[in-house]
Amino acid sequence: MEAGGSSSDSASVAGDISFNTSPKYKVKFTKMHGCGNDFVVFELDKVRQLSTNEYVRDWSVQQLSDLSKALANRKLGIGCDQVIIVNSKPNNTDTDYEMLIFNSDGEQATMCGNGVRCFSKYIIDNQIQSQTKNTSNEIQNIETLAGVIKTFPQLDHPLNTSNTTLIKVNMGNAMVLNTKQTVNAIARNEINLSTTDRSLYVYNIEIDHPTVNRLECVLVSMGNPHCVVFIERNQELGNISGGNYSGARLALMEIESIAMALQKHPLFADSCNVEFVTTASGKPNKVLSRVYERGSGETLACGTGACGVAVASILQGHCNADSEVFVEMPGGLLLISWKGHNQVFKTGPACTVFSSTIEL
Ligand SMILES: N[C@@H](CCC[C@H](N)C(=O)O)C(=O)O
Repeated sequence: MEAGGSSSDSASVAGDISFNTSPKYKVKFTKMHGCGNDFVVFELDKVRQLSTNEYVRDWSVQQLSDLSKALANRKLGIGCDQVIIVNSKPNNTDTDYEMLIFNSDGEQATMCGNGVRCFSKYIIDNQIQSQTKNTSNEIQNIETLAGVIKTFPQLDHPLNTSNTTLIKVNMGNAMVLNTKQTVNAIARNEINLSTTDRSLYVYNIEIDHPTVNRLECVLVSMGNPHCVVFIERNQELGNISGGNYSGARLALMEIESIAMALQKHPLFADSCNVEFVTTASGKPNKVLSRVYERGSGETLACGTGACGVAVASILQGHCNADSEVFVEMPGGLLLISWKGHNQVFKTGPACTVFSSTIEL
């Protein structure tokens, strides 16, 4: 069936992949999640073409996008926020593995913080041998479109269970957009936290929205773009007081329309992920956040987003760089460490839900 076509006994929502009739591929997959941000994980060289029963060897990005969109469909496929594809034969021979990421809308993403922890666990659990290097389980070098990410599985951690492994990740440098730069000139800037002028990082963004006209935002890239909105700093989002009330207000807020308006702003040529944050958690160095992701909508957590939130919270003086920042999202907690001039480290769980095979 052609893309976009439909008939009474099948539905095509992902390019040339039709549901219910004429499956093309047999995919062995594992359903995983990191703090409730859920993934379908499969190996690039383990998908069979049903017409020949051979493994598919040459994938185009469009084919992977179509397949990912079909797998991610929560009604007709398996359902997930992102599809993570494991390639154990990366072109870059300095790395061990390549991770490909597709959002549920089929768009390829550059980086996924929760996904890379699940990737790391998948490699260990399935004993996937890198074709380029002799790797240990202590450190994995994973190539992404945002650069090489290093993961450090905490295999002996007391919090691990049969399905859950704690993984620490070097997420690389944060890039923070300051108001004196143009978006195109965004650089991997080293920030001296003792002399930083907080206002340098605050963008006043006008949006096309029925009740909210302007938002103060901090723009951070973790290899993908994040727009961080502190709700107490934006009176247009409603009257916010401190303490528990802010957590409840964040939980109840309608974020979709505001996030979508921000995503359409010309500042974000490739859209963005939007994080809404309250700093009034009542606990030191802990913030609460909800995220509306590019290409997937609201998710229970976002790993790169948690890094962006922690960096923005430190830069705005809401958190302290001397110790870890706790970012609590509806699906769980991530621990983020950033010293201003250093790379961002993130620690959190990777969980396996089940493994199976699907034809579609
Ligand atoms: N959930 C992810 C981010 C996935 C990609 C994102 N939606 C984008 O398009 O940049 C995470 O945990 O970081």
